[in-house]
Amino acid sequence: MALDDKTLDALAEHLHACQREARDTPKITDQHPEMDFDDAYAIQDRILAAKLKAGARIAGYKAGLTSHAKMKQMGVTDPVFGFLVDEFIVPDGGEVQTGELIHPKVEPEIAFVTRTELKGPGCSVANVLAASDLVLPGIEVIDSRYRDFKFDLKSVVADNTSASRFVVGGRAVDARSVDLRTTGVVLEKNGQVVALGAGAAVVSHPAAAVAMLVNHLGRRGKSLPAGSLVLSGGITEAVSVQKGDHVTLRVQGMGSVSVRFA
Ligand SMILES: O=C(O)C/C=C/C(=O)C(=O)O
Repeated sequence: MALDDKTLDALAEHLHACQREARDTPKITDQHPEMDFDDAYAIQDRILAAKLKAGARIAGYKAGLTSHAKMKQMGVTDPVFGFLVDEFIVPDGGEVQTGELIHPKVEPEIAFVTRTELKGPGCSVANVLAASDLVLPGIEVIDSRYRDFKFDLKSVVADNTSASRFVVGGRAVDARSVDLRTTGVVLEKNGQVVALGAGAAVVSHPAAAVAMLVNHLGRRGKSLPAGSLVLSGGITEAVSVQKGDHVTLRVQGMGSVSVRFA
């Protein structure tokens, strides 16, 4: 670790305040270029601890920057991992209060619900599929706290990988009954198709992103608990949204999920 506890506390409080107050900030590595990945995840942990202390409960986990489209869009090279809490949940067909966010974007994702605990290292696609109950469509709303979505990997990890809201719904299916690599997704904004792709865009198989998350947790002495919801990462580039927009995600064989920006 390159940063001391006092600096980690201050950076976590700063990013958490930016999220709560919907205000942006320059990326934190501008002031702390020596920050390493252990520091970045320690800052993310501190934000989660503050939320839990304030009464939040964990709603799941997420992988991000798992597709080449997203890596290219954001100018980064590796996936990142974050947490979801109950304040991020939006019901299927529900509303996001756009004024509570800075510059939201939406991403089409495959969500997993696990049945048994998963532990790394060595977690594989087969392990994830064997441990998963269901997969279903999910729209993640990301909202980087960094000005103009300009960040490096360490900064975005500290910022809980831009997590802000998510909605899952449609028709959940058995994770082993579909080939998630060839599962097509169509993202619509205000009735127009704005992005489309297939599951293999996410590190060749969405379950591989979940395995990467599990192996990441394993390196940190943690596991993925049974019954976890996991967003496996945006299949396409993220699409900007504003107040008044209505977004629908259609996933082959799994129906659709939608959200409105009020
Ligand atoms: O693009 C960002 O702001 C970081 C988060 C990315 C994802 O959540 C993703 O690619 O799915």
